[in-house]
Amino acid sequence: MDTMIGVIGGSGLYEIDGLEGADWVTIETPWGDPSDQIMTGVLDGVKMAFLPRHGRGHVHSPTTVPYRANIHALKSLGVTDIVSVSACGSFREDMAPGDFVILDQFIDRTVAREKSFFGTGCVAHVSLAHPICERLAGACLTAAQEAGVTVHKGGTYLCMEGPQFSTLAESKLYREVWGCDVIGMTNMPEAKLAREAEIDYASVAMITDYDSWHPHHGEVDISEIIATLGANSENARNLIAKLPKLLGATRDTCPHGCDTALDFAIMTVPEKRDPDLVAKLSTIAGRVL
Ligand SMILES: CSC[C@H]1O[C@H](OP(=O)(O)O)[C@H](O)[C@@H]1O
Ligand SMILES: Nc1ncnc2[nH]cnc12
Repeated sequence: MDTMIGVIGGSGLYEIDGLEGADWVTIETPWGDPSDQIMTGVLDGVKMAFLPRHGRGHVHSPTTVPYRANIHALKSLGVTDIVSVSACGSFREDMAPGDFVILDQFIDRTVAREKSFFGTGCVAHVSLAHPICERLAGACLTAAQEAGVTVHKGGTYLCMEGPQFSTLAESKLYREVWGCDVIGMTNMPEAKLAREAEIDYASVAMITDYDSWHPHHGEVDISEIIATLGANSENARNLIAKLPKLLGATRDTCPHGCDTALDFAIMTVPEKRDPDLVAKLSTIAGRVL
């Protein structure tokens, strides 16, 4: 099968360069419009798609990012592997602003988002014990090392609803009691939806700040984040440029089952399925419906 790498760019990363035949394409989905047009092209012989999560000009808040439309749009283009890039606060002294963390776990504290393509009339339950594709995360780690970035392997991302930053009590809870490593506002439900869409997903956290817990750094503010975003996004671009050679133009089925997640997931018996929902699901779940 052909590889197609989908990059979802977070705060500070609204476009990438160097794609051959670069073209911004408009995709319509049954879940509404994606955050923006998607840039498609080829890098080192590998098909690529780039979507700015908040839209060019940073239009969508973490709550109003159209997560389902975004994942559907990438799936409809043939994306097999999603690399998410996100600005994050750090809960660890040794994960400093400017460092990257290749995530391996999430805690979802969001409360105001649509989190599934499925629902009444077609119920499905996918496994999410390991939300990150190990193979893809490994490629991101190598790409970051090759790009000369200080990178940490593994980390748990607390996804908060936002848009306000955490209170000091929340920051301490997530760090001291829950043992989280980084905090952001967008990787959930993105990772859940990618799993439902059977797309391998990995996430690169670009540290911008120490949230609010650090006794010597005071509370997080947006000017501190923006000051770090420029250098981070340059490093992210360099990381992305290394990925096609590491992943290759063709791929095998994911050995950990990321791209066969729907094999036994659908619970609703065929005769009870809602035909309208089944039609909406054809791009995401047509393989098993
Ligand atoms: C710019 S600070 C808060 C904002 O940045 C992160 O966005 P993303 O994950 O898309 O890089 C964070 O989640 C918030 O949305
Ligand atoms: N401290 C923080 N909390 C939530 N999202 C963030 N994005 C960047 N820094 C953040």
